[in-house]
Parts: sequence; structure tokens; C-alpha cells
Amino acid sequence: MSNPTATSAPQDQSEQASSASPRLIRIFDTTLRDGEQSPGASMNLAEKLEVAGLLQEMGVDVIEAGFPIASPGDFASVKKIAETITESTICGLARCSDKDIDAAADAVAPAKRSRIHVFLATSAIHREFKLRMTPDEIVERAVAGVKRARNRCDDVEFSPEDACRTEYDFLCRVVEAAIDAGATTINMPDTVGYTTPREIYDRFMMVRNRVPNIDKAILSAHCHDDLGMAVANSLAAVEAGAGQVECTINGIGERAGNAALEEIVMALKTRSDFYHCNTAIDSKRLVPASRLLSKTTGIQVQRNKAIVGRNAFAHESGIHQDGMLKERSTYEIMSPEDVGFSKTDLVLGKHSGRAALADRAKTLGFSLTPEQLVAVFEQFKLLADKKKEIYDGDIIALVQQKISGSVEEEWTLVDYIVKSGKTRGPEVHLTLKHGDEEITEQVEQGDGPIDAAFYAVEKITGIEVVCKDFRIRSATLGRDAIGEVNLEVEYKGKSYRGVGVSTDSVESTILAMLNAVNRIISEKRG
Ligand SMILES: CC(=O)SCCNC(=O)CCNC(=O)[C@H](O)C(C)(C)COP(=O)(O)OP(=O)(O)OC[C@H]1O[C@@H](n2cnc3c(N)ncnc32)[C@H](O)[C@@H]1OP(=O)(O)O
Ligand SMILES: CC(C)C(=O)C(=O)O
Ligand SMILES: [Mg+2]
Repeated sequence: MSNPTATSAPQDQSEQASSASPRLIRIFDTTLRDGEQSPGASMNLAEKLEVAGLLQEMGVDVIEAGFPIASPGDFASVKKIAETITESTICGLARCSDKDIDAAADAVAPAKRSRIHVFLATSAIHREFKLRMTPDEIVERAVAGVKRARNRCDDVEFSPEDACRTEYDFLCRVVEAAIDAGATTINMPDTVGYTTPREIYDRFMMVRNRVPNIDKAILSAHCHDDLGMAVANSLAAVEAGAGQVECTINGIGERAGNAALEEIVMALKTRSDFYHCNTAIDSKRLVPASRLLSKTTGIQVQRNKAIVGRNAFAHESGIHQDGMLKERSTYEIMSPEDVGFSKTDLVLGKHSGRAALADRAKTLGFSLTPEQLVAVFEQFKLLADKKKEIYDGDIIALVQQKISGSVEEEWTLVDYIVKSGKTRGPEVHLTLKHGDEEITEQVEQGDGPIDAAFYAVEKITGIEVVCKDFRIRSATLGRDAIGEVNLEVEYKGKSYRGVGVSTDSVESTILAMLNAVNRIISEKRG
């Protein structure tokens, strides 16, 4: 069974690779079949049609629309997709059994381009324990299945299930027989996600070198993610000459899932210098497709999921943000627009630095002086220690406090303790700083903790005011949102403003009050 003409260099059987033109890798999407085998991922007909429509728009070469014998609903949806989708090949799965193959053939018949995918396990474990068949019976059954499918459709894919745990000699025997029987694509699945990149590379090369009629079929990889290597294994198969990769949106699928389509596509695109391959996929549709599938199945992707996760193009650390602002390629190997995100996200948080803060403030319409930036940054870090994420509303509040509230800080807040309850009056223990001196007062009066905080500030600073207006608003959403206090006080017939922001509304009040007091003092001094 050796092939004397085979070379050891990877080459696609469908389109000869040349150093000048990249090799086209066919994308076979099985979201609607293997993906749907994911517990909790069942979709109804309308949902499947919507997903199939997006897959077509995206440029998927083959859509495996379902397993028609599985249920009348599966049959109906494969048929409807076959009637509706015109650009992609529509494929139906079948066991090597007459009724499966006939159902698949009937379901895909209306398609402009159709494929029947027959499979039969070949590994010793599956032969012995699941199918209870001898190797000869397997070959005979595979050949009969492929022939029956080929009688109904010109495009027949055969999968020796569990190929990656099948003995080399037997795998070659089955593959050769299936191609002789009319299979045009040979898919060698890693059904249980067991193989490794180097091993699958060797297996694909071995089949290409030893199966004499291998040039009559396209080789395909179908990898599962049980050990987290589905994408790496698929790409290793491509390196070994596979011309088709089977994958799913978001990597959904049986158990730990299949190779993620978006990762395969972007790896081939981003590293075209290495793989010298491309696909027909419009990568800008990857994020919309991911979102549609999550919405349809209710299965969300994790934030740090490659390509389509919310954090895939988000940077929080100051050093990275600074690099990104100077030159994007310092920390990004792909552009977010290329996969369908609107832009890079420089998330402001406790790891951010001045460069990102200044940039965000500028985007929000504030041009900060170096001194203002230092002051806002100090407040920002204090806030970031309290809050998980800092939103634009938080930044606006902080900047406004520093810009509009900017006044020499005669009195500053050191600390406060508030006690209050339904059955007891408020009690505020407040410490303020004046020059080098720290002054503490305990106040037990007022209609509530905010009123008591007012009294405490008045008592320590000796400045008694009449409150004319007091507004508190949440600067952002969420339980940890910062509260912004804006107040207007009257002192000796004149009005003064005060602004304070904090995640604690009592602290916002004290800061706003101190801001007003400092204005009064500053005006007194002229
Ligand atoms: C690796 C994969 O992803 S393979 C695809 C897996 N997907 C699914 O199974 C989803 C849809 N499946 C179903 O709805 C059902 O399993 C059906 C309708 C296909 C079959 O249901 P049932 O007839 O009740 O059989 P059941 O599922 O219990 O067992 C599978 C039978 O198929 C046989 N079988 C498994 N693979 C093949 C094959 N490729 N060719 C022929 N027979 C096969 C098994 O040996 C078993 O036969 P047995 O009943 O004689 O022991
Ligand atoms: C049906 C086959 C291709 C399969 O899904 C697998 O082996 O994982
Ligand atoms: Mg599978």
C-alpha cells in the first residue's frame, strides 16, 4: 500500500499548493449537527435557518445541517435548509445503514449543491465493543454505505470514526476502499479529542504517503477539544495537507466541543506567512455569528475566549495601554474590526496608567493639564481599588470634580465612620486635616447620616452654611456605581457650589461639603 510518487512535503489533494498562491482550505461547519449534540444546544427550525443563513453569508463552504434519520424534526430542518441555502453545500450525516443514507439523500436533495456524509467507526475499541464487527465486516459495510450514497449524490464524504485511535494499516485499508467506492472527501476525525498536533500530522502524512488513490479525495480534519487541542490538531492536519477543516461556531459540540471555526479562520489568516493557506470566510462576520449562536442556544462564550470573547481585544494594564496608544501592533496581532468588533477596548481599571486615563478623558471631551491629570489619576486609583470596572460615567464624574471643583484644598478628608439604623439616630465620627493638624469630631444629630455629616463638617471647620440645593446621582450603573453629589450652599448671603464623588454617598457628601467650604475660604482670602 505504499505510494512511491508521494512526496513528504505537505500538499493539498484538491488544489496543488504553490509558493506563489496560498492553498484554499475548505471550511465545513458542523454547528447545526455536531454543535447541536452539545447538551443544551438544541435549536428549532427557525433558529437553524437563521444560523444557516449567517453561515452562508460568512462564506462557509459546507454546512452540515443535521443528521436526518435522528428525528422527523432533524429531517425537516435539513430539507428546509437545503431548499433555502444556495451558496454553500448542504450536507446530511448518515450511519452506514440504508435507512440513514436514504433519509440523508432525501433531505439534501433540494440543495443546489449537496453532500452525504457517511461514517463508520474503525478503531479496535469501537469495532469490538460498540459495533461488534470484524475488520472485514467494517470494510464491507463502509464500501456498501459509500456506494449507496454515491448512487444518490456525487459528493460523498466518508469518516472512519475514531480514526485517530485506529491502527495505521487498517485505517489505510478502509480509506483506500472508501475512495474506490466513490468517496470524494475523506474525513479522519479525532472523535474523542485524544490526539496531539505532532501525532495527527504524522497520521495525515502517513495516509497521504501510503494510500495509493488518496489524490482522488480531499483530506479533512474533524477534531474534538477534550484535551483543549482541537484547533492546534486541526492546524497540524492542515500542515500535513488536509484541504478541509470541520469546525463549529464558538467551538460548541459533543462534550468539550469541536474546533472553533473563528479560531481556525483567524489562525490561517493571521499566520498566512506560516501556513500559506486561506479560506473563503469573511472574518468580519465572526463576532456576529458568535453572538447569534450564543443568543440562540443560551450558551455564552467566556470573556477570554479567543477571537470572539469580550476580552479578546480589551486591554486593562497601563503598560499595554500605553504601548497600544503609541503603536497598536505592540500588543495586538489582529485588528478587532477584522473579526467584527467595532474597536479595541482600553478598559480602565486598577492596572491602568496615566496614558490611558488621559486618552479616555480626551475622548470624553476633557483636555487635562498635567496637574489635573495627576490629581484625577490619584482619585482614579483610589476608586479603582474599590470598583471592578471604571465606566465613562465614573471618569466624567472624577474629572468634573477635579476641574469644576478645583480650588485650593485648605481642608481635606482623612477618615469617617458612620453609624445609623432604624431604631437609633445617626452618628458620624469625622477626621479632617488642616495643614499638618488632624481634627476629629463626633456628631450625634441630624435627620440621617448625610445630615449628620453636614453638621460634622460645619463643627470642625467652623463654617456654618445653609443648604440651598442638594443633588445626588449615580454616575454609572451597578451596585458599585459612584454617587456624585452636587450641592449649593449659602454663606453670608452668597452662594457656593460643591462637588464630591465616591462609591459611598456619605463620603460624596463630605467631599462636596469640603469643596464648598474650601471655596468659601479661598474667596475670603481673595
Ligand atoms: C461521533 C458522532 O458524533 S456520531 C453522531 C452522533 N449523533 C447522534 O447519535 C445523534 C442522533 N442519534 C439518534 O437520534 C439516535 O442515536 C439514532 C436515531 C441515530 C439511532 O437510534 P437507535 O436506533 O435507537 O440506536 P442507538 O442510538 O441506541 O444505538 C446506535 C446503534 O447504531 C449503531 N451504529 C453506530 N454507528 C454506526 C454506524 N456508523 N453505522 C452503522 N451503525 C452504527 C450502533 O452499533 C447501535 O446499533 P445496535 O442498536 O445494533 O447496537
Ligand atoms: C460523525 C463524525 C465525523 C464525528 O462527529 C466524530 O467522529 O467526531
Ligand atoms: Mg464529532
